Parts: sequence; structure tokens; C-alpha cells
Amino acid sequence: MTYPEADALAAALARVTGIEGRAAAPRRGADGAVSVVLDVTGLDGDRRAALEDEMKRALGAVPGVTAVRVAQTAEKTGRRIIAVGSGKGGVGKSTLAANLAVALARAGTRTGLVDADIYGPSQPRLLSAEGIRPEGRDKTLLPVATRFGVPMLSMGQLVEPGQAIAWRGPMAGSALAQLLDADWGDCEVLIVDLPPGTGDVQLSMLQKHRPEGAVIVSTPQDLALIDAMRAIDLFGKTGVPVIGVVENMAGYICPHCGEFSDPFGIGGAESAAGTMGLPFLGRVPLDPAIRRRSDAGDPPAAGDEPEGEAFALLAARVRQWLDRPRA
Ligand SMILES: Nc1ncnc2c1ncn2[C@@H]1O[C@H](COP(=O)(O)OP(=O)(O)OP(=O)(O)O)[C@@H](O)[C@H]1O
Repeated sequence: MTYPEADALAAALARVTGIEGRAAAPRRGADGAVSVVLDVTGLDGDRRAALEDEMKRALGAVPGVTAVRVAQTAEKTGRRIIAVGSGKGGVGKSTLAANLAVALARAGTRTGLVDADIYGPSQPRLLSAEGIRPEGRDKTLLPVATRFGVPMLSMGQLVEPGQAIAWRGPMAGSALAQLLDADWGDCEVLIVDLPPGTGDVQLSMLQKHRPEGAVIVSTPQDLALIDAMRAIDLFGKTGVPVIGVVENMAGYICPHCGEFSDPFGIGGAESAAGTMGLPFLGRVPLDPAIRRRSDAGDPPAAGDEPEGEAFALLAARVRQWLDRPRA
């Protein structure tokens, strides 16, 4: 039996495209099996798999090699999690989260989206990815690609469509951990669409996954603002900095006559943010085009129409916050 030559293995490995600096010298076992550690930091799932296949083929062709084992390792990249929360449901938190992710990606930040809203996961619909099940590799989920450049995973993809999600705390927590610990490849930022409210799921998410910051969404009316303050309080107690408050459904421009009205009032969230010493990140008008496009899985932030502008501004403010000088 020929024992594989170290030089022949090194030469075979060196011919694999893109391997430079990623593989240590292969180790040879007495039975001719060869094992090698591959550093996959910064590579997406497809590239990792392709590199592993090429290595197996190249090393497997060296005389004396009976088997090739590749162990992938990756540096834990400090992926930056931004939570999008609201004190109550229906204020447009999911719409904001989806469009913020798309606008960030459009402006050049590699961004992924996690739909943690167990009570009403809506991101697959918002990003036109309904019915697509994420695949798994070695117990790790692979996010679903969307046509807006934002990979996504949703609680809604872990259960049959239409099946009510009535998970209790610990189950919801472990499902959420699976989404956050998925193979996010080279994503720098993860936007997490939290369930509305301030219950156990939100609390344990904040404690366990420690988002770097949070965006709070509120409509302008008093009741929504009171709930938003509770959410802000929760972030404060868990030590998650609030990046700022967004006022959604602020003012309505009639698509027929152009007249401006403000069914929920306007400016409430801005003044509440001011009272609490929090930044105000901007205002998104109540615009039928936003609802229509959201329902159709065509996020306004992906286009150049006026209804996308507010999201581009919001993304620029969040990017500014991410780029702030840090101690
Ligand atoms: N600025 C807006 N203009 C018009 N419609 C909007 C706007 N923001 C959100 N909507 C619509 O309001 C509805 C609720 O929005 P969304 O699902 O994003 O709220 P939510 O706060 O995530 O609710 P929940 O947490 O209960 O799922 C959707 O039909 C959405 O299209």
C-alpha cells in the first residue's frame, strides 16, 4: 500500500482555486485517510460547499489516499443584530423591518432578515418568499435568498403554511436561536423583526442574543405611544441601546385629490422620543401604495418611487449609527 506523500498532498491542495490561506497542512492517518481543516470565514454557503468538494476531489486523486475528511471552521464574526420592536401589533413593525433591510442592502450593507414574529410571521410574504422552505446543512439552517438581495429566515418557514404558531416560551426561544445561528454567510447586519409587545419571548431574545441596538416603531396616537414606551423600557432594562423611534402611518396624502390629513395625528412619536431623550429616526406616511406593494411582496424600498424614500432615509440614519465611533 502506498502512503500518501505530504508534498503531493500540498501540491494538490495548492491547485484548488481560492484556497490560499484557508487550509492547514493535511494530516495523514495510517489507513491513508487524509483530514484537513478549512477556514470558511466570510464565505457564503455555496462557496463553502464548492470549496470542500474541490478539495475532496483534488486530495482524493493523490496516490495512496483512501478517504478525505474536511472540517470547516469559521471565526465567529461579530454580526451586528438590530432589533425592530413595537409596543403593540399592527403599527407596521414588519413593514418597517423588511424595508429597512432592503434599503440597507441597496445602499451597500450586507444585510439579512430574521422574522422572529411568532404570532404573525409576515416576512415571507413581504419579501416574496412564501412557501420556500430553508434547507439545512449539518443542523444549520441556510437562509432563503430573496430577489431583493436580503437573505431571510422566518418562524413561518419552520411550520406548515397556515398552521397556527402557538409555541410556548422555551420552544419559541430555541426556534429563534436556530434562525439567528443559521449560516448567514457574509452578512454584516441582521435585522430582527421581533414579535409585538414586551413578553417573555422578547425578553429572552434580548438577553440571549444581545442586539447591538433597537429601532422602535410606533404610530402617532397616544395609546400606541404608551405601548411603545413600554417597549423602550424593556430595551433599557436589558441594556440594549435604542437607536431611535420611527413614526409610522404619520399623515395621509389622498391619492385622488392630494389633500393632506392626519387620521392618527402627527408628531406624537417625535415628541415622545424627545421627552425620553431618544433620537427620532423619521416618519413614514400612511400611503396606500405602501400597503399595496407590501401585500404584493414588492417592498417599496426596492424601487425608486416616492413611497420608498422614507425607508432610504431611515436606512441612512441606521447606517450612521452603525458607523458611530465606538469605545
Ligand atoms: N406606512 C404605511 N402605509 C400604509 N400601510 C401600511 C404602512 N405601514 C404598514 N402598513 C400596513 O399595515 C398593516 C400592518 O403592518 P405590519 O404587518 O407591518 O404591522 P406589524 O406591526 O408588524 O403587525 P404585527 O406585529 O401584528 O404583525 C399591513 O397591511 C401593512 O401593509
